[in-house]
Amino acid sequence: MELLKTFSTALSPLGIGPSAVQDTLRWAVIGGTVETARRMSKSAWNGFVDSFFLTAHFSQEDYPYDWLLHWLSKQPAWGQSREFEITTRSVGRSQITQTTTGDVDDEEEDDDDELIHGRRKRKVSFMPSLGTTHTIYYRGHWLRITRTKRTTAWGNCAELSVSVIARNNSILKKLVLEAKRDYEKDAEHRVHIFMADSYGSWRWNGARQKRPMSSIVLEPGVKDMLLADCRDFLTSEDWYAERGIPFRRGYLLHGVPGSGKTSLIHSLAGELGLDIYVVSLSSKGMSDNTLATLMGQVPSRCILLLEDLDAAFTRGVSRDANSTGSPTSTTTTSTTTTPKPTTAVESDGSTLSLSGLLNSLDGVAAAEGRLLFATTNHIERLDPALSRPGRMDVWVNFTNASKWQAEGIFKCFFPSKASKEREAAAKAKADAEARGTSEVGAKNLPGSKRKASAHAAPVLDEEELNALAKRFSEQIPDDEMSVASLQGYLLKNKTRPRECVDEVAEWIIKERELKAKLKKEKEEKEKKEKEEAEKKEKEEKEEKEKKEKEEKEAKEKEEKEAKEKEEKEKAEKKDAETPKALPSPPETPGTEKTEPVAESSSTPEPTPASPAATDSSSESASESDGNGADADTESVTSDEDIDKLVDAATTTEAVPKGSEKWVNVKSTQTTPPSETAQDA
Ligand SMILES: Nc1ncnc2c1ncn2[C@@H]1O[C@H](COP(=O)(O)OP(=O)(O)OP(=O)(O)O)[C@@H](O)[C@H]1O
Repeated sequence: MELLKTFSTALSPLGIGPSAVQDTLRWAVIGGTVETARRMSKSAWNGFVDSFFLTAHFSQEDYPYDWLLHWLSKQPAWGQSREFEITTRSVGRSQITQTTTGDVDDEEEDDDDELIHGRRKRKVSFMPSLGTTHTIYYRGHWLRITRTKRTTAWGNCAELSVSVIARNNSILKKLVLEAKRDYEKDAEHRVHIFMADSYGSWRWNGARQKRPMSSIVLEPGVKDMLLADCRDFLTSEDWYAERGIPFRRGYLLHGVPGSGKTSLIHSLAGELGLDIYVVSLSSKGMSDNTLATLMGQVPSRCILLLEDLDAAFTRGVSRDANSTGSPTSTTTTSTTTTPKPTTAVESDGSTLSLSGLLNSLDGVAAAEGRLLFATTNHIERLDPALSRPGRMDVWVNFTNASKWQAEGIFKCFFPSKASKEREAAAKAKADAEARGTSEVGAKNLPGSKRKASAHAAPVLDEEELNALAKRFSEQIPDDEMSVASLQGYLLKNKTRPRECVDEVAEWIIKERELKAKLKKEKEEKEKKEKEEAEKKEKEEKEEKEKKEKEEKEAKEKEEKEAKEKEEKEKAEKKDAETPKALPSPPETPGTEKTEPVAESSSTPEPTPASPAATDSSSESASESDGNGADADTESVTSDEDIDKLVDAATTTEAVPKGSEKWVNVKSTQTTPPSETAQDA
């Protein structure tokens, strides 16, 4: 109280009375108490939740998240959220999940397929906000569901957490299973595609509408053979196990571009209800290690697709450089190409090698039960080890369109009255099935909201369609146009079936001209590139030769200098070691041979100073010679030289006048100074 009084007195000059201060303090105390109570109750609640609730987390990166979100989208409580975000990205992994509390344009549902300025109208939806918690009653339990977001290395990742008060987790298991069943029922019309990334993970790449097998036009029997083979394989696990054969099957689809290889695989996946896992071997960062990791993660029942198999090995990786890998037969099963014994290219695992690929495909870690499909436009570039039976059991050759295929693709494009009726019956059936499921689920079923085709193609009767298709195919040359190019032409004329047939001959001429032009341009480009490459190569060669020549010259010069230096040193050394001698004079023809000094009485006797004189003469001789090497090899031939040498030899001891120069020289040469001294 005393303190309060003092405080009030201190504030009174500011016009603040004691009662105001008391009020303020009272409110501060009340506020603090309330906040403390709030915090305590919150932590108590969290403690209670932690100890009594079971909580399951579902990450956006994995399937169960989609299942649950799909299930939630059908729960009325989820739709009654009072805090939501408006999004156009409400479509889930399968593109069927409407993770919404409702669609903004529900009332305008009929306009869904309308295009505005060529773009499809975007669907706007409500979705419960992040961080909000919803309570949903499910099978006698209250579920608390919260949507959150967390940041990962790949970016933001949404998460769902479901908490429930229960003794064990069976209620959560039931929930997940129900959500899965529900989801798969609605997703059965789609094929999921997963792409390999360079980090060794599979990334979901979208879900495509199933493509009916009837839309793929291949020579009779090919589709049926493939479908039957795949079905047979998928049901023969025990048969393979009994015989100890790895439960794997490979299909090699090879042939010209645009002939339906990829389309057929997608169609088969839809028909068999399998997902597709695609690996692009030529992609950047693909290595033995990455591939091995990827193969270890492939689920047991799926289609593993290696696209453009040859492209991976244009980088020069091959077990056998001479291999052609040419098939012995086409459009056949179980070919008998035998691989040559080859040596695997060693790899440190940081690049992709053929042996690495082979190990990944049928090594220990490789998945069982998968259907391996590989496509290539250049079968001749494949190594036989890659395409041998056991790895590629079934080979199918795809060619350019035959007349039969042209007729088939024409019929696929233009509807007849009968096919329209069949379509309507199928639609009615799908709608009836959809009504059998929950109301909300029916809305999400593919096809249930589909409208009649917007383009106004005339409906032909069966007879006319057949006649047009026949006329069309007769004008198509066999094995010249790809099916993809025929499809392109038909697409351009999708509302004009009759005109399309009338104009096809003209189109073929144009196509041929275009092809010829492209071919010419390609050839010219290749020629130019070749010339440039040759020129560059020549320049590089010249440059290299020049460099080599310069290096050689420099080396020779160096060697010569070194040799000269060595010889000089040698000569100097020799001069220093050997007793100095003067070269003997040349014997001039007609000149009388001079007698040795020792035998001549007129020659003065050598004095004790002779050694000095000899030394001196040696020095002089060396000096006069210029260099040691020359001194060793050259002989003194002229009188002048001899004079010089004699002068040098007798610097201190004068040669008596009148005596022969030769005498002195001879005496120095023949009689060593020591001997001369002894004699003396
Ligand atoms: N036999 C076919 N039947 C039906 N459509 C086909 C056929 N061949 C090609 N098409 C059509 O042509 C397009 C290209 O086909 P696809 O991609 O399957 O060919 P591809 O052989 O895999 O070509 P690439 O070797 O270049 O990958 C697709 O839109 C497909 O609908």
